[in-house]
Amino acid sequence: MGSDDPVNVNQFQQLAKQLLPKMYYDFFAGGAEDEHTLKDNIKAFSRIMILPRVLVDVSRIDMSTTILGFETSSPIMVAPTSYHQLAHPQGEVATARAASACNTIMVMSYSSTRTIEEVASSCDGVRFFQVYVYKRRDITAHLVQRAERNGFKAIVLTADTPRLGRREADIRNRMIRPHLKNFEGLISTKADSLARGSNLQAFVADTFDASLSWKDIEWLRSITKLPILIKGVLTGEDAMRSLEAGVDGIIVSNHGARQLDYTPATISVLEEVVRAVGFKVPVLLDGGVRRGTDVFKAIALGARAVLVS
Ligand SMILES: Cc1cc2nc3c(=O)[nH]c(=O)nc-3n(C[C@H](O)[C@H](O)[C@H](O)COP(=O)(O)O)c2cc1C
Ligand SMILES: CCCCC(=O)C(=O)O
Repeated sequence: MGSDDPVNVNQFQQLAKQLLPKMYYDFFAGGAEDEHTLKDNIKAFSRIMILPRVLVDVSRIDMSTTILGFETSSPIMVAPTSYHQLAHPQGEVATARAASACNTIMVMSYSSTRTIEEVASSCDGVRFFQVYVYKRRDITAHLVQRAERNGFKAIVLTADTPRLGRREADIRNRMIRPHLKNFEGLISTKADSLARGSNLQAFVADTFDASLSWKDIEWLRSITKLPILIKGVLTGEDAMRSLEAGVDGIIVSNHGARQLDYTPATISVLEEVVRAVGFKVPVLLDGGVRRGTDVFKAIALGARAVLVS
């Protein structure tokens, strides 16, 4: 290993900043508005201390666990993130191979740059499919069913994005979204720069169904047999509502602080959600997980696993 090789996730982020065009780096790294929650997701972890017990035999460590009955080598899954080809030509196929090599679960984004079929055929591995609901429900149903046919094992419904968060870096950079091959022939995938603002934001306003509500979990269940997880829960109330709706898992998430700024740091609300759920379904968490100690803290506070972006 050379002395410049990264030894932690933060150093990978610095390398990305050096290598990527500013428009893309800012898209990947940025949050909504003041980016208060973006910082707090990380700070909240740093406020939690660990009290170790000594003289415990740690010569054999087994971090494996099961999530919805699927075995993974550790409680660390890959969070759904859009547009991987903006960072690397192989895009989500490379991510899928990495997740498979680590024997963990990848959640593939609805806004992936490689297709469901390309990812499914690239390697073995347990994969879940994340879903945004479009106004054109037929398109969303088509994608969910393609994922099911291609061996994806669960649906992750992202509940915190009826509209896109106000990401000021993207507005300033006049962010241009990439071409999404999954939607070829289904919607216009041409993406032009706008005279002002983020074309991603304009696209979401045109395409995403802002009327998304609890009853749509039933709709989702009517189009797929796969288990459904809900992503974006931050309160005990919504956790209980999720159970009533019959979900198979809950992901405590504020979308990496990219949606509503001034939501609480995810690790600070985990216990409340876990208490409301009472281990009836697995509770997962993402947001600010950058180190093994963060994973440990989330597990200790009741998460079954974490997702990293
Ligand atoms: C570049 C980027 C793209 C994302 N795209 C999606 C997406 O398509 N669907 C989704 O549900 N969440 C998306 N997220 C949110 C992540 O799944 C996850 O909730 C969040 O990144 C966790 O916080 P962290 O970035 O601090 O790890 C995205 C996050 C990032 C950073
Ligand atoms: C239209 C895709 C939105 C992607 C996303 O969820 C994110 O950038 O956070």
